[in-house]
Amino acid sequence: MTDTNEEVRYGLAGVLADDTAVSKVVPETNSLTYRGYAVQDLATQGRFEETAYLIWNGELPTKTQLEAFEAEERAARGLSPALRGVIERYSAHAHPMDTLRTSVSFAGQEDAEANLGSGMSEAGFDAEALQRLSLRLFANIPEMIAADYRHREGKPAIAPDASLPWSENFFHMCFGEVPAPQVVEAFDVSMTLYAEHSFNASTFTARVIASTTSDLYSAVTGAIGALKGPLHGGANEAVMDMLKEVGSPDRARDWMLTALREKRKIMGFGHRVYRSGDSRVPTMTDAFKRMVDVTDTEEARTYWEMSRILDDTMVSEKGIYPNLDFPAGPAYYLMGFPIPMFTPLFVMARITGWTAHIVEQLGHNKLIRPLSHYTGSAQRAYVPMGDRG
Ligand SMILES: CC(=O)SCCNC(=O)CCNC(=O)[C@H](O)C(C)(C)COP(=O)(O)OP(=O)(O)OC[C@H]1O[C@@H](n2cnc3c(N)ncnc32)[C@H](O)[C@@H]1OP(=O)(O)O
Ligand SMILES: O=C([O-])CC(=O)C(=O)O
Repeated sequence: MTDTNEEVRYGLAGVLADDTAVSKVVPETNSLTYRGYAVQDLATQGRFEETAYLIWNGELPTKTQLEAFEAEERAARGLSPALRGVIERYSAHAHPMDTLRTSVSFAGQEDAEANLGSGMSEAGFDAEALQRLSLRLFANIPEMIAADYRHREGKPAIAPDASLPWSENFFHMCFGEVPAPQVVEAFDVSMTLYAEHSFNASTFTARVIASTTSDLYSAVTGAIGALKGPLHGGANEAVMDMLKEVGSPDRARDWMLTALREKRKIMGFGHRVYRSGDSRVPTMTDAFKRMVDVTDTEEARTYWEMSRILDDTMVSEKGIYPNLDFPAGPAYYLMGFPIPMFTPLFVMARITGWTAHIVEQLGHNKLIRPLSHYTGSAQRAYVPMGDRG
């Protein structure tokens, strides 16, 4: 049967598509765990590198394991001269998610091991090879984003610094300096919170591509395309655009009431799985508040106050709660990143979750191919060209 008359679950809402041991979202208790650990504990008590190790290996690293992992990540940094040249030729009007998608795809065709671990290689599934590819992307996506940012700014790229940890190195490659520890810490918190979220649209995209036993770079390139949309990762940019449109705290409540009356989608609110609040929001809101305090400007306080009023109004009027993108957008703005760069920052973190899911998918693969409910014309006779009116 290619088509079915069974009930269609639009958007696959509520459909259980596969098993996973990577993370667990429990909407009833607003909880999220990575490999069994509460995301709030990981975000506030450890560095993002520990979370990356955990997501990929299933266990928290010992001190020695973490040191070895960090050394491997630092050794894997550095784009090829060819890719650096490609980034310098990107068009100035391209969205940074489009250029990042291209950079990842370009890196894939350069990587001699790109097809290892997939159905394209004779050896077939190879978790270790997939892990090497994942680490390469984790180590190099930050430079792809930073070099593209500097190119847009008309500034020369800054090479990675192997003496710096992952987040610090990213700031260094973007701005030529490492900001105050509180800023790096808030960024690191956002990375852990963004790292993984079960079968969200971009992860599911990666799994669909992997399920054909295609290669890891193809799956990640597709996932970047899925994350870009404002209903998913692109919402963190849209939230900041919204705050700018609102303009001031005294306009915030009326702005929201008008937008709701006009049936506008309010960016940074709502979630397919969480119905009474996103588990990650309180931790990210604290990080946003710390950014407001560190920045200590009138503008920063304005964004904070507006966000409080928009949140209260949306919850009281519609009972719809903010999602992670709501506090993350303005926090990134206060860190000095331009708005179109926010979703690429999400990619920097989510590369860990995506690749863990690709390995999991390929490890017990079943081609993902659902059915559809056909609503087109009934079968009819072919009409030769000369007989068509
Ligand atoms: C990291 C992430 O990817 S988190 C998600 C980021 N995306 C956003 O912030 C974009 C804004 N939010 C949305 O568009 C949605 O809430 C989604 C796409 C996230 C979830 O969508 P769904 O699960 O399909 O919920 P759906 O769109 O059916 O919403 C149910 C009801 O709530 C309303 N609703 C949900 N979210 C919003 C919103 N942000 N603004 C206004 N109304 C909303 C819908 O209009 C709908 O109302 P109706 O029943 O009267 O038609
Ligand atoms: O789970 C989802 O649908 C979206 C989300 O919050 C994420 O990917 O972090």
